[in-house]
Amino acid sequence: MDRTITDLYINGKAVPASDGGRFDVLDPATGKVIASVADGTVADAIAAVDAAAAAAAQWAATAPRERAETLRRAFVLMTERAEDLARLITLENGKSLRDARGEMAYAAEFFRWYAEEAVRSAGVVTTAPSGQNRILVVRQPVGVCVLVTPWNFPAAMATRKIGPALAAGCTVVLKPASDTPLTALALAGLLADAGVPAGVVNVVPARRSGEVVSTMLHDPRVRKLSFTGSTEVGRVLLGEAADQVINTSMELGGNAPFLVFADADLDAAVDGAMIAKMRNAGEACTAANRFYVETSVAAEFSRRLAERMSALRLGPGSDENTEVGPLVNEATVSKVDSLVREAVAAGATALVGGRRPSQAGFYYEPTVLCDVRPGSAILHEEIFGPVAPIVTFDDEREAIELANDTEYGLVSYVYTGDLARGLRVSEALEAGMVGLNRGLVSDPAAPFGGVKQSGLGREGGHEGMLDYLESKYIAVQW
Ligand SMILES: O=CCCCC(=O)O
Repeated sequence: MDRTITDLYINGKAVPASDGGRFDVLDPATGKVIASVADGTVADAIAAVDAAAAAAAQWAATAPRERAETLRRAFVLMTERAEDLARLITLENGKSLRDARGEMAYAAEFFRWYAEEAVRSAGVVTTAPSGQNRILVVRQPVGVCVLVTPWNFPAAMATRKIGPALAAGCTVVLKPASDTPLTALALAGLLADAGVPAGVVNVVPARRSGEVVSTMLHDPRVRKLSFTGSTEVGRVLLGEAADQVINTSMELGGNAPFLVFADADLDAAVDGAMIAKMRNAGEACTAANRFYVETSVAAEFSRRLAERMSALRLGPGSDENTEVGPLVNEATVSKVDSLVREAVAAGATALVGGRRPSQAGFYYEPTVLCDVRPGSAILHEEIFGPVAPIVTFDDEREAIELANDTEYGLVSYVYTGDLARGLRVSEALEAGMVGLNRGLVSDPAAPFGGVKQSGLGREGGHEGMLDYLESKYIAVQW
């Protein structure tokens, strides 16, 4: 990339904030300022909605094949620019280049998948049961969408929303996390290069995100909110969206259990645990948050996991040898640290890690805790860091009870050598997604989302585009 774009992106142009305000973005590896970004205001949010609303009719009327080909070009450009974009992600988010490259492949794939889906928004024609008329159902774009994305996957969470929105014929205003606005702004430029018309994609980074998003959700031209972030913020946004009865897709917090039965292949379970826990250094809503291991194999599983965790190389994300980068900011690393301290004070033992290293930056050592006490906050709150707490169980019923003992229901992981048990347990788990003998569920071709307080709606797969389409029923007499 020639330069880091530091302005807002509205109606196809980089523009400063209406009041000239800017905010700093920090390098998580050093805590130093790396960029100064235009700080979007309420007036900017309205200007972005103006642009999205003005572009809406024409984009909705663009032939599906043309929308598909535009997304396909975006996929090709993302693939060509993947290395530069991965470095930008590492710069602002801190994650290792390996994780950033993995994210880029994942992120680009949403454009390819939705390029393929754009031409498949089929409706329904059927005869009414009375035989008197036909029932015709057509799919139409929801309209202007507000997309609010988190800092942990600055590219993939944007493409997971922009891809289906554009495929469906919607226009969007994206509000990226203020820790990581640079990747989103770079994506806006890339989409313009791919041929996305002005106004179809607008990006408004803002420190005062509450006011900015609230303004958009109270603008009658906005018809959808798609949010990825914490359940706490999601509840507030759901309340705001309720004022105008806006369509919502909410991908909220998780507290993923990782179950290991005694009949599991332990090597595979440890491999899966490393992915489920350490992808993105644990900064993922899908991260395994609690490990429940059948008592007879718990010591061996813990020993092997601790061995693998202690071998991980912690360092600046930009170093090619780094396997675990710093966490995104001071608040995140201090929360991880206090959850670990509290668990240890209550009786848990750190088999490895358990502290912040002395170097500058937001680092936390890969950590395995055993003998974690049942009431510990670390088993109930999202850790969002490289810490694996282990608890034992004695039978299948207890494992399911422990796993479901949470208000969250995003993803669960199960390792067993018995397929019948695996399917039985998968069905009993209160989760929108299950990794059965697999530590990674995220896939652009699959419906991603949670039950309970982990969210509403699905992103990815065929269902992901339906979230951006309204079904219109036409009763036809002939
Ligand atoms: O934190 C949650 C973002 C989604 C992660 C994923 O898609 O795997």
